[in-house]
Amino acid sequence: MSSVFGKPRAGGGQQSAPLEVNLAILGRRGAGKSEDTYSTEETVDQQPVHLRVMDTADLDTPRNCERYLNWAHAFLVVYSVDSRQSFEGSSSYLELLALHAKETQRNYPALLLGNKLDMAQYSNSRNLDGKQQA
Ligand SMILES: Nc1nc2c(ncn2[C@@H]2O[C@H](COP(=O)(O)OP(=O)(O)OP(=O)(O)O)[C@@H](O)[C@H]2O)c(=O)[nH]1
Repeated sequence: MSSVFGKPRAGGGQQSAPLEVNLAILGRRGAGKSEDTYSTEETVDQQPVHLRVMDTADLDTPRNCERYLNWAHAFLVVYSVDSRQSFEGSSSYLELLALHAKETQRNYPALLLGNKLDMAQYSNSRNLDGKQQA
């Protein structure tokens, strides 16, 4: 038995069928989580991987989390670099993932990603709705 992202998969040695990897994208609304591709075939370390992506639709805080916590093998927490509100909102997702790891006794890969790099010059100055902060 070998494993990918901490969850066991059947078989070992040469793999012909792709690994199945589920990735949940978390973060406050407006961070830029949505992507056009939700399922893709990739090759990682000469191993075919079938990657499924779930774009979660929480508003400002984690909600109804069980559906993605139980589904995902890995997590991407996204914030928008031009919004302090968005960055600070990431902490509730990171805390949720830390709690999940503690409860399940597993360490799932989790990455904090700053999006909208093209907006970095406006850092700290906007709310997620695009309005200037006081
Ligand atoms: N400038 C800039 N805008 C971006 C970028 N990525 C996404 N956006 C814009 O940010 C806005 C929000 O993007 P979404 O992908 O809808 O954000 P979301 O986090 O999925 O938000 P919800 O769907 O409300 O959960 C949209 O207008 C996007 O076009 C980026 O890299 N740069």
